[in-house]
Amino acid sequence: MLLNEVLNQLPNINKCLEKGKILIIRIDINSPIINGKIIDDYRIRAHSYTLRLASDAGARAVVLAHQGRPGQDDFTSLEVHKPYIEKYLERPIKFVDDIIGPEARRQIKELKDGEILLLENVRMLSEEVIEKVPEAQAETMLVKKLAPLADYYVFDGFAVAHRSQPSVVGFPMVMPSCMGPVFEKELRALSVVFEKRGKGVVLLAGGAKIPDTIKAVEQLLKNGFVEKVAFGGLVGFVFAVARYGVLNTALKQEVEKGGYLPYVERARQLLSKYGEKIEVPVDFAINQNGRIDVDVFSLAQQPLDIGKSTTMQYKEVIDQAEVAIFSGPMGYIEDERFATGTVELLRAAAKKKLILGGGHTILAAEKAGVIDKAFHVSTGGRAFISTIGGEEMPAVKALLTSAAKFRL
Ligand SMILES: Nc1ncnc2c1ncn2[C@@H]1O[C@H](COP(=O)(O)OP(=O)(O)O)[C@@H](O)[C@H]1O
Ligand SMILES: O=C(OP(=O)(O)O)[C@H](O)COP(=O)(O)O
Repeated sequence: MLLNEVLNQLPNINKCLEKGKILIIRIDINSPIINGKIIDDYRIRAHSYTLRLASDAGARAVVLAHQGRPGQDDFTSLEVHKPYIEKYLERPIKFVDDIIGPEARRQIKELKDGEILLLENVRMLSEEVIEKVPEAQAETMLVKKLAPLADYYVFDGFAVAHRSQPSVVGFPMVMPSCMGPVFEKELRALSVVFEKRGKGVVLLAGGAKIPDTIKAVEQLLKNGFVEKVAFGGLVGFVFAVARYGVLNTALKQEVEKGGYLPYVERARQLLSKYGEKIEVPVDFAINQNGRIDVDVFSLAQQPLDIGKSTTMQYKEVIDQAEVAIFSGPMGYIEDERFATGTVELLRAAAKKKLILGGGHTILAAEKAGVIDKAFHVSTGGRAFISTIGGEEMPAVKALLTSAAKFRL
């Protein structure tokens, strides 16, 4: 279904904003975190607007969100996010270190009009990270315990719309649901990109989420929605191994370390099918008492950025384009020395119609000073490129089912 049609069929937040009603609002405030500290709060700022709408209408908001993935360094409590939300809302909110237990449920029942209750990181529930069809997610403890306490479900977490997880697709099956303003704005921006049908569109694909990125790129190339893809970041390692063979042990080790060797074969297939449309790094930067650049065949340690020659090559690709989509940084942007490739390419892309998305990509764009020059800053990274690629988002599908079932 076309995005415009989707937008026409889904109720927007105004249908759910009623004084005294309890709303479960799923947002995505997953943010770059170092040593427990949030280093970019763009997503929190964006979703604070949604929470303000609910609070101003006198609704009682129960907020569901995640941070990181279990086992990763940035998997933290959402207590860290609370002061940021309060800063943007200019009012206090409540936080409970519980999700579905008696304390969380007691606090939900005691909410007063206009109050906002942030629940603990929903991925602390093991069932949340298992993807299943919406009907199965409606049977999870999360949905069974919380849905009976609320009147409406609001889905606003565009960045997590590509996950068929309980907090995303479970609630719409059992209660009237609507889309939040961040999600709606993203869908509107996506329909503009769709109109280009790939003409003059290049994608700069980096970052650490290899499976999601490869899956999205497969779709984008298959459906002709991009003319070129230039790879960097960890996904760039996979494509470099695929293009140049496995002679280079440092690169192969990096890919192996993350368990991504099976993706080398998928990268090879893409290269053999769409070789002329795919750009792969020819050099990388490493840390040897500072940044030095080495060509791909001389690499003997972990690469931390794309090298200067690659950056030049990718700039030429951007120069030929009309629209540049940036998803995932080219290197280890948390260290200034290795943010160069990403920053330079973002600046080149900002001369075009730049669309960027993803928590770390937004952070890099802020470093590069191009946030205000972008045509669209998406709160979502892979969710954005997957949708452009033509994939139907599980969140969209679940909301459509809900709209047909509950007719708000
Ligand atoms: N060459 C590299 N070495 C180490 N880390 C890298 C490299 N390239 C990218 N990264 C890391 O990838 C992470 C961002 O990836 P990802 O979460 O996919 O991006 P986004 O949040 O923009 O979607 C950052 O922490 C960044 O440091
Ligand atoms: O940051 C996110 O996605 P992104 O890195 O593609 O922008 C979302 O919060 C989804 O997180 P996930 O990829 O751990 O499911």
